[in-house]
Amino acid sequence: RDRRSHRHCRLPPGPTGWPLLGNILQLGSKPHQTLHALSKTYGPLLHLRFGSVHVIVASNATTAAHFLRTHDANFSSRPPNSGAEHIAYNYRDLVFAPYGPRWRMLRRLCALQLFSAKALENLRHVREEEVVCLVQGLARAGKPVDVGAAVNTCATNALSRALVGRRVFSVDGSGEGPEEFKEMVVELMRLAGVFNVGDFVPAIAWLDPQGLVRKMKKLHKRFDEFLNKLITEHQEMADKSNNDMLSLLVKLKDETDGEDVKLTDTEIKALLLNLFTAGTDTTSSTVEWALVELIRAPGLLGRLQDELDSVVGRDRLVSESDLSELPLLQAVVKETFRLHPSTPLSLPRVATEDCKVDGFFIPSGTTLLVNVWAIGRDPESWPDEPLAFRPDRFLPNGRHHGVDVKGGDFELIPFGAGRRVCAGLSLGLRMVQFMVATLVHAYNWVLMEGDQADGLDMEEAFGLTLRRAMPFVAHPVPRLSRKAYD
Ligand code: HEM
Repeated sequence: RDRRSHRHCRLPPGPTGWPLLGNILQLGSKPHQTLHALSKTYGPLLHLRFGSVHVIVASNATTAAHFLRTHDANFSSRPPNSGAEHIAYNYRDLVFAPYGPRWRMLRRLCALQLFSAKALENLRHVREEEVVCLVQGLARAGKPVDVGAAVNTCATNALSRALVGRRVFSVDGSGEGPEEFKEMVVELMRLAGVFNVGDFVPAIAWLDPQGLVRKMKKLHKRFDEFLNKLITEHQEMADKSNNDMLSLLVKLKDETDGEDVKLTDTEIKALLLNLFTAGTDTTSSTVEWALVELIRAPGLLGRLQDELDSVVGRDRLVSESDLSELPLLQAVVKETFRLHPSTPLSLPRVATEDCKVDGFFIPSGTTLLVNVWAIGRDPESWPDEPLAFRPDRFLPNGRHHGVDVKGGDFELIPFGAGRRVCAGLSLGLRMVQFMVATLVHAYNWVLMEGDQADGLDMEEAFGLTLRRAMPFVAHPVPRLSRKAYD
C-alpha cells in the first residue's frame, strides 16, 4: 500500500553517482564536511546512492526533526554493516540491536544500573574519586601532558568501576594499558567511520576492497581477549558481592533461562564492549576540544575561572553538586558540543518501511545519516557568528538561552534524538561538565614553547568520533591552595 501511495513522489535531490558504486567514492576523508558542502547545493535533505543502497542525509534542524521526531518510529533500527557483524558480536549488542525486545531489555538494564537519576547518584563517589586521581596525577606530572590521554584514562576508569567493579588502568597512568586501550577504541571509531564499500556492493564484499573486514576481525579479537580477561577476573572476585553492572548481568543471565530474550556471555561482552567504546573517546575528545577552545579565548577562560572561584572557592576541587551552579560552564560545554560534536554523523538509522518526508519518497531500507556537525554550524539556526566559539549565546539574554543538548532542540543534537538517542547521555554530559570544570579550576594551562593560543591547530581527524588531528599537549600549573590537591 505504502509504495503505491508514494509512487508519484520523487526521491530527494542529490549528485549523480558512478555506475555500481554510486556516490561512495565522493565522500573523501572527512565525510561530514563533504556532505555539508553537498547540502549547500542540494538542500537539507539529500539523496545519495552507496552501491545499491539509498542513503539520505538530513543537514538542518527542521529536517532532522522530521526524521527523529515525526518519523522516529520508522527509523529506530540501524542499517546492516560489517562493523556490527565483525566487531559487535554480530548485532548482539545494544548499539546495533534491531529495534525490538532485545534492544529494549539491554537499554532498560543500562538505565537501571548506570544512567537513571538514582544509578547516577549511586555512582557519584566513583566519578569524584577518579577525577581527584586525574588532578593528583597532573600535579605529580611536573611536565607537559597529553590532556586527552589523561582525561581518557579518568573517564575509562570511572566507567570500568561502574561496569566491572574495578579500574582497568593504574591511576598513575604508568604501564602500557591506557595507551593500548585508547588506541583500540580510536581504531574502532576509525574503522566504524569508514564507509565500507562491501556493505553497499554485496558482489564485491568478499574482496574486502579496503581491507576493513580483516582489520575489524583483528580488532574484535583484541577486544574479546580484553573482555574475557575482565570476566574471568570478575568471577574470581565474585564472592565480594559487587554491585557493578557485570555482577547484575551475570545474575540476570541465569534468570533469563526460558525467556524469549536470552542474555548469554556473548550479549554481556557485546554490551560491555558498547559501553566501554561509546563512553570513553566521545567524552574525552569533547573535554579536549573544550579546553583548547578556552585557551584560544583567554578572556572567556578568565571569566570561567572567576565563576568557578566564586562558586567553589580556591580551597577545594569542584564537586558534582557544584555543576548546577555554573551557568557559564554549562554554556561552554554546549558550545563545544555545537562546534565539535563527538559523532559528527551521529549513528546511522534505517527506514523500516517506505515513507514520505517533506514531499519526497523514502524507500524502505534507506540509510539515514543526520549531519549533526552541519546542523551545529547552520547559519539558519545559528545566525550570530555560527563558526565562532561564543558560549554567551546560551546565557540569559543570549539568543539561544534555554537550548539544551538532550534531544529536544534539533539545532543542537550531539547525542542524537528520539528512541535511539544516546543511552549514556546523562553520564556523558555530566562527565564532560565535571572534567572541564575541574581542569579549568585546578590548573592554568601553559602552552608548549612555540605554541600560540590563537595558532593552535584545530584540524579534525577522520573517524566516527570527531577527534583532534593533533593531540593537545600543555603544562598544568596549579592555581588553587595547596590543600585542594591533597
Ligand atoms: C560526550 C559523550 C557522548 C556523545 C556525544 C554521544 C553521542 C551518541 C550519539 C550521537 C548516539 C546515536 C544516537 C542516535 O542514533 O540518535 C549515541 C548512541 C549511544 N551511546 Fe552515546 N554519546 C556519548 C557518551 C556515551 C556514554 C558515556 C555511553 C555509555 C557509557 C554511551 C552509550 C551509547 C549507547 C549504548 C548508544 C546506542 C543507543 C541505542 O542504539 O539505543 N554514550 N551516542
